[in-house]
Amino acid sequence: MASPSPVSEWLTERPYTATFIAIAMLLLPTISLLRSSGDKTAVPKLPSTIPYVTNTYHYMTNMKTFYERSKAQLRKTSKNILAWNLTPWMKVYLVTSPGHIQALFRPNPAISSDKFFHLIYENLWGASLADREKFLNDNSGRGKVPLPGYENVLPEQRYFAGMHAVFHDHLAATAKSNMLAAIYQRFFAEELEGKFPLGEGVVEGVQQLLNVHMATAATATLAGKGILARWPKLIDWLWDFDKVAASLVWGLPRWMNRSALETRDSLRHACKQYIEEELAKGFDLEADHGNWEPIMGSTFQRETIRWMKQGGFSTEAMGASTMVAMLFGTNANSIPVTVWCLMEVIEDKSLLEAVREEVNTVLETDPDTGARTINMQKLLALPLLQSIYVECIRLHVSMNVTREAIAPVKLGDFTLDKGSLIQACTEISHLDEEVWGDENHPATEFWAARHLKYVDETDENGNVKKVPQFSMAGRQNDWFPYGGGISICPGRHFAKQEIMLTTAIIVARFDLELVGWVNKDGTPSDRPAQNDVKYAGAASVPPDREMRVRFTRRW
Ligand code: HEM
Repeated sequence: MASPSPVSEWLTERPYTATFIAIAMLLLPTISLLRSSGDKTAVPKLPSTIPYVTNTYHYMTNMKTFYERSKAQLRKTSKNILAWNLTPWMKVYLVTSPGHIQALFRPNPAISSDKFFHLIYENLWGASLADREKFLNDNSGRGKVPLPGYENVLPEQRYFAGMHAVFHDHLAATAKSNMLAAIYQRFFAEELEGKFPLGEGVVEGVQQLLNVHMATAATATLAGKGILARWPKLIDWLWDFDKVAASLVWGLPRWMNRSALETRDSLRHACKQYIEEELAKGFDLEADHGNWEPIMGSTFQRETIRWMKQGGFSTEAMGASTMVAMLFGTNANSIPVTVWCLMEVIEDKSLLEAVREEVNTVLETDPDTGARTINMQKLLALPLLQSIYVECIRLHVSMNVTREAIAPVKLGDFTLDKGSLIQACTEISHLDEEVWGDENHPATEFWAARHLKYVDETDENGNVKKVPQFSMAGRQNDWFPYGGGISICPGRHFAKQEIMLTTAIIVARFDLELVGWVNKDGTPSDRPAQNDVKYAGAASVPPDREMRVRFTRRW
């Protein structure tokens, strides 16, 4: 999920509200003093010029500044933890060391990921109260065995566990993810063949290309081709939603965020209408449709909808929470990372050649048709491409993985208050110089070989040579772009396959010539792309510049 924040523009246009906020700013220090006098926590605090205002304002409008200030305070206190208040009633702990972060992901009845789900389900996906109540009333956890104290909850009312089982069995499971990747490979090839005539150079932006064609192939893979035919502008609507999504997370009232909510609601309406129409036409969710069919797409989508129908959810929830969440979750996260992988590879000619050489070793030709495809299992084991994938995710996923302390939580020397939020922030851990830095390659820099080590290999003639091996030894716990524990992203395997496949297919099938960098309005840029800071904290961060490339399809 990703989007720029509209709050500062919004305040300038609304002088009365701005005045109200100014008065609140004057009053809140007094409340703060009253509250802090009773606060015995030893956790260092993130200072706030205006208590309860400055940090919240930065968090909601300028996450980059919030991170910079947090990093400076973490360095000063050397405690790997900070406390601050999102509202006078809501404390947030920001935790950094691998020990703290892994403790968040271990099973612990005092820690829950439900609150963040409720927040997103209501505000981002716009689910109705009747649909939300099913989850709100279920505190029995996502595991097969209910959490202590909830052993008597009826199996059909264990909504979190039911959802988790569908996600696990039909998306996260290796066989299902491999199947999705194979379908995606076919559809993405169709997209490229439709767009690029063989042997003819076509100049196109990398981001533009993937935003249209990777999104179309991934959407068709997961949700079927029917919805793309029914709503030919669906992909544009998804990207419109991407621009406003982060401003929706905290649930500002409609009068404060009208146009963002309208953008969300049109997308929800389109998905809901499609599902209603297809069910009314008689689509049988109980029938065996195989791994993929055009109307409802993958077993992942069909089984999720079937589970919701059995559980009494509305068709709006099926459209809103299943299709929108799934299509947005996959496209808005996997595509920006793939764009970065391609930009890095295309910009460096020797890297491009090295990746092409590597990818050529995993191409397979069908003896009957002559069609060339990529062997997925071999592709996933390529050391250089894996290193590039990890490096692009490390640098371009910016996400606060969030948990709630439903009882006091012991974390190292600290006890975190019941009712607080606990966040692990990728942008702090993934850029830690002590973990990722190299004397010639600081952690902030893209370095394709950062996750390679060279080992001796003896060939059949007994000659020993150094070969690269992918390695994250000692660093796995500092890399958590997909979250962790039982609510870890179930789409992580498919995301990795999509990202590596797309990069590999373009490198293998095209001659790629960098034409130049341009601004969003198409004018020449005097520098290459950087992270678009407006998307900091919103998961995958797209580049703020476009790379124009001459693509010449070779096969
Ligand atoms: C680079 C790509 C992606 C990134 C960085 C990403 C990241 C995340 C993160 C951080 C979470 C929360 C995990 C937690 O709380 O511990 C999450 C949840 C989720 N993701 Fe992803 N994701 C990606 C791709 C995908 C794809 C491709 C899909 C589906 C096809 C997907 C589906 C989901 C779902 C359904 C959840 C909610 C799981 C639950 O609540 O149990 N994600 N993702």
